[in-house]
Amino acid sequence: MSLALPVSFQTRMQTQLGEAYPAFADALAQPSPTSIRVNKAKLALPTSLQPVPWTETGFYLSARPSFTLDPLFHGGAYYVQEASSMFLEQALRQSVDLDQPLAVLDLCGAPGGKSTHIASLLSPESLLVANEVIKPRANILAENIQKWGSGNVVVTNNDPSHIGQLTSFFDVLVVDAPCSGEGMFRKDPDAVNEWSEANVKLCSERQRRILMDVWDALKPGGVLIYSTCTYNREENEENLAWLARQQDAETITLQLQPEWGITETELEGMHGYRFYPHRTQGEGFFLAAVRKTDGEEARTFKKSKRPYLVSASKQEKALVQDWLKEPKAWEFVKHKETLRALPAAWMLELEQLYENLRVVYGGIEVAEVMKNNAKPLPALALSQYVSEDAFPSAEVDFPTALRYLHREDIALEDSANGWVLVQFQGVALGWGKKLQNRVNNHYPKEWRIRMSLDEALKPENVAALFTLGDQ
Ligand SMILES: C[S@@+](CC[C@H](N)C(=O)[O-])C[C@H]1O[C@@H](n2cnc3c(N)ncnc32)[C@H](O)[C@@H]1O
Repeated sequence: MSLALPVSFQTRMQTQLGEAYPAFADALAQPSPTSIRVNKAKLALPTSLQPVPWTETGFYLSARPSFTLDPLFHGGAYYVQEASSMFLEQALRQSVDLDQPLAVLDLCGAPGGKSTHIASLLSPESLLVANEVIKPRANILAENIQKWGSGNVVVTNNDPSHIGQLTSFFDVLVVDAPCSGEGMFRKDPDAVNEWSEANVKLCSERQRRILMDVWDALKPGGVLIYSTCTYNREENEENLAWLARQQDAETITLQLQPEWGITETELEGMHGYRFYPHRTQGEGFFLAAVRKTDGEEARTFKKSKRPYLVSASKQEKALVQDWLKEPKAWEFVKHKETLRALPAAWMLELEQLYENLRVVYGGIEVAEVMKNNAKPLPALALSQYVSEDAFPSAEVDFPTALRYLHREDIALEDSANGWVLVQFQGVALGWGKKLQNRVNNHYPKEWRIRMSLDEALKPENVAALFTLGDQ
């Protein structure tokens, strides 16, 4: 495949790369590598796949399978993510103490690659706010967060300027900024058509605005991780140098292994890390870790006299609290009929978030409660905290798992009547409710597999389908 690259993009890259330009252009004509990141809380790491070297849980696949037809993908056992962007793990590991309870914001979060990665790296005592400004994209982010199953994440749908009003709230800000997408050219040829000099300028200005809007939300001493998937200097080094001229900021130098092939760059004392496809097995990417060296001290939050979050009653709590592992770690709150578990240690901060931001999803949606009757919700089934003692589970085979995810009727012969956790290879997919002669399929309509399964499930085709569990 050869890409028709805009002439002025070629000229820019020739100037930037010099002798290395032909190797770069050749790499763009190669297929994009496929990689995944495993959810260690749900699945053992595969032993037969080539690891992505800068992360513990990333792996390359030799071909791109149909992920839609792998039940483990729907169960949140892994996320399909571009390899270079997993370098975020190094930036976090090397710039903050991940064993401490941290408040982290992922500002440009959808569809959720970095948010799910951050959620896996943080300690369970931490809080992640995964934000996305575009509403339909915020809903996709919320779906991916629910499937990943961490309980300490809140998904919001706000403009960066709203979040900036939470002065000195966060220990870490991740800004994976909207950009001109040069690094995605071979993965997404549409990005080539959208590229122009004018768009590079527009993106750079927007990134500066985003950084300014959200800067106040970072505590002094806190870390901003800034990344883009583009090569030009305007959106990368020049923005960092500009930031350091506006604010008290310095970059953190990250340790690299030479064999990773990552290029360190520097402008006005600010360091950044570049990924080029002719040097690394991944797409174009840029990242820098910036420390805020001064600013307003963090606020302490007081308990509100009229809290926005309403605690569930004792009776309501009693219905569901055994459904979660570590019930004491959670505060149960109720809004309309939905009962959710929020991390108890963060209730004062969560009160602020719910009062001031548009929260799309938070904690674990445990149950719908009506008249002393609790119905478990899909997010509980997919949560890493669902108590295996509270519900019977039924392991289903590959075709049955796909039929369940397609929202077809399935049979669960050996299960007793009542709520059953439907599992594939030990990974929960959702709820079934066993009645005398049938099983009601409670997989959410909006998450179901939409494509027809007829062809895929023909006996001669099924064996060739991919599931990560076999790797
Ligand atoms: C590079 S993508 C984020 C990808 C995501 N971090 C991941 O790893 O899956 C940038 C995101 O920024 C959002 N965005 C667009 N304009 C924005 C703005 N003005 N402020 C904040 N975010 C914006 C886009 O909707 C998009 O979801």
